[in-house]
Amino acid sequence: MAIELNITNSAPVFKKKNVAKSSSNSEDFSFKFEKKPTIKATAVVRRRVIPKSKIAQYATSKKPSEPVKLANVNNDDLNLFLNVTSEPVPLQEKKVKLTNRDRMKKKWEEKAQNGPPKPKDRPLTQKEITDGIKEFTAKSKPKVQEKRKHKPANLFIGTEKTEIVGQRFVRPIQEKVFTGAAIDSLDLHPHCVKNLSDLLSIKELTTVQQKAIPKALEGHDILVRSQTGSGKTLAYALPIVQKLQEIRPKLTRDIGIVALVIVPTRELALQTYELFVKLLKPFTWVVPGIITGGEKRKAEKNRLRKGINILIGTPGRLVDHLLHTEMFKLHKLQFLALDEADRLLDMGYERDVRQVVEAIQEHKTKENEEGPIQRLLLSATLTPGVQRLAGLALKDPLFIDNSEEEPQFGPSINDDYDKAIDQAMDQGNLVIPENLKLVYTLVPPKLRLVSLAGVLATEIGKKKMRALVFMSTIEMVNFHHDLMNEALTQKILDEEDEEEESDDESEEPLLKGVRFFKLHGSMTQTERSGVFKAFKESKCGVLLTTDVTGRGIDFPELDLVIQYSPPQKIADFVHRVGRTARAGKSGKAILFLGPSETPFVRKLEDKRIRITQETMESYLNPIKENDGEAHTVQEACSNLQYSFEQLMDDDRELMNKGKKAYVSWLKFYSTFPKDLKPIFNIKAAHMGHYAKSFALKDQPGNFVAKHSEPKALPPTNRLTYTERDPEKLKQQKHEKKRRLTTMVAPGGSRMPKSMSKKPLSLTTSEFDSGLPPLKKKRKN
Ligand SMILES: Nc1ncnc2c1ncn2[C@@H]1O[C@H](COP(=O)(O)OP(=O)(O)OP(=O)(O)O)[C@@H](O)[C@H]1O
Repeated sequence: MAIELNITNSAPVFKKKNVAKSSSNSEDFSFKFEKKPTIKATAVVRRRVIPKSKIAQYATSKKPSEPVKLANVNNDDLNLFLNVTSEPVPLQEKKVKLTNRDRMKKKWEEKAQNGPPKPKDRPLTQKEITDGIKEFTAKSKPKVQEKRKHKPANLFIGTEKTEIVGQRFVRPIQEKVFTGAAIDSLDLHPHCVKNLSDLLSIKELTTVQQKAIPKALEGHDILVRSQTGSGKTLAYALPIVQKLQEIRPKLTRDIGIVALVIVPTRELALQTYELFVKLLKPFTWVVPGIITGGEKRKAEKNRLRKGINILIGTPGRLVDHLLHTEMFKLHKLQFLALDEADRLLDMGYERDVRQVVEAIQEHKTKENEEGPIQRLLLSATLTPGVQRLAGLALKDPLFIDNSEEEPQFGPSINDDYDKAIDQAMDQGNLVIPENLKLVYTLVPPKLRLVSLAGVLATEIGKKKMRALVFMSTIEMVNFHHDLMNEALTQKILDEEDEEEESDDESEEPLLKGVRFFKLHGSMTQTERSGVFKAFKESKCGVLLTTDVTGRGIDFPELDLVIQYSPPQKIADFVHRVGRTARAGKSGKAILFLGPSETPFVRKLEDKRIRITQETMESYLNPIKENDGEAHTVQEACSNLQYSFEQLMDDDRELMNKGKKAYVSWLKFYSTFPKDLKPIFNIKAAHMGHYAKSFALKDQPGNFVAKHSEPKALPPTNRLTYTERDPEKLKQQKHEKKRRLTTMVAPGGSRMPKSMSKKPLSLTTSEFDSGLPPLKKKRKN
């Protein structure tokens, strides 16, 4: 924030000796004017507007001739006052003698400029203060047009023309969400049925629940594949709850863990834990618990010591406790559920899951526990990895596929497991919910940023709804969050401001009333949980996020998903769009593609995903409507782009964030897997045009090297490539080293080095165990 005080007919004389420091965060200083000055204040507000209370405090200057005293001013505000644009008058100028004629002339000039002189020696009236504040506040929110120093260049010059691509005939794979069967048609405890109805308003079974729950209650191991939002969580949680509450004598805490649920992310773990808490309401003697990292090891140990019967956790932290927590025993385990199985693999957890599975058997053998373990594995997409994981974790499983492709596949629930899996894999079952409208829009790189603003304004600006925007890197999320918050929304500084409605239409921000949130793996667990909750509760919000929320997360009533960065795998596309249109509800998902990336649409169609085109132009109208001066949409978009760039010019921090985001995007864009590389081809991308989409005017060559530190890591096919901040990397390296020295192979020997190496595509900072590294033991 800076305020420029333009003093036109007088100049301040600073009294240096009066400048005194009163305390560390408040300073007093004084200056006086030779005569009554005319001060024009222009505020350039970046981070916040000065609270009105503070302005009122400044405005209590009594007499123009008296030194203006600024008490209790913090450093920011002091800087602001020192930003006086006029030069102090050299002291000797004071001695220049004025003739009477000069004096008279000056007096008349002053009178003409300032109107009749105000009576001397009187404090400002309340009205004068209020008027002053009004004028000051109005100037502190300059209109975009006022800020423009010259006419912005036409953003559309040099952009490729977007074409209408046309659509291929696609017959999507269908999956019915609901069957019409009532919950009480299952063999569940009546309290459980009532609880589902009372707490979750669930009365009817989804198809996957109807197929899977009876088989799970019979005790089978099952592999379930069913579309996003079809209720897979209850498909494994209900049988577990039902069976555990049946145990007699009743379960107690000291029995320890009888059911273990492994999920890939902390958010999903928390969501699953909350569901179990609700399901166990009538069965209070069964205790659920969660360990996910992001919390101190000691607190988790204490919880484990107290006793947990159903434990939900992320693999990294589970393995950590397996290795270092004595009371983490799995010999009483009866159920093992692996949710979002393919994501577990994507994130490099195969080795961790394998370790847990092997440890269960070891613990049982050691304690002479014979009881069987029932394993349940669930995923919305079936990949070779899932098949591998199923082979590792399941015994004689049933494959439950929810699609309606039975004539080609054989029965959905089958005994000929391998054949059915192979068929399903050949078909590449990627199912999109029936009520989900999929669209893509072709946007030239230069226009990406304004188009994102346009899409948000079109889709949620006027309605009250919530949207999720997927970006490829943490840096992109951070930058866009700050930029959009600053440029497109109403800055809410204090409660008064929130209540006050601007009477000047042209000052309305493009996304008035919309709140921006961000969520990624470099945020602390407390921040993540806070944002997660606040976004879920918000009425009109946009959550900018990485793939950390791409799978399993259930945002109730989410209306829109925008993929601003393309997914690096088609399965990820399916999971991302599946955050909306859940449990039979409707939703929309928009994919941003560059004109040269159009072949990706064909890739989706090859997988029987039907997606239609919407032109970029159809999203840009609100930008023109919001711009009081532009005559055309192109002009309005150019103005908006210009205002983004101005904001960057005025705010160095934001500029740096933009450059970092651009560099992170470069890394992401150069790491697409082989099959998609020809489509998302870094060599064909126009670097300068992409830089524009980060509101950068500079040539990328001028800043890429500087912002590429630390040195880029070797390319991987991971989705969240730059989710590696140097600090966390260091910690991970440390952690890995420690693990390797403590890891012991089943036979008792040290694990061979080659075995303990993780593939490059694995382990990202946001998905680690979250634990601080163990302290090294001192050598004696
Ligand atoms: N029988 C039901 N009736 C109504 N709503 C249900 C039913 N079962 C589950 N739901 C709701 O549907 C939503 C999605 O459920 P869930 O998260 O289990 O889906 P999922 O299949 O695991 O999705 P994903 O693959 O994305 O993880 C949740 O809000 C859940 O409460």
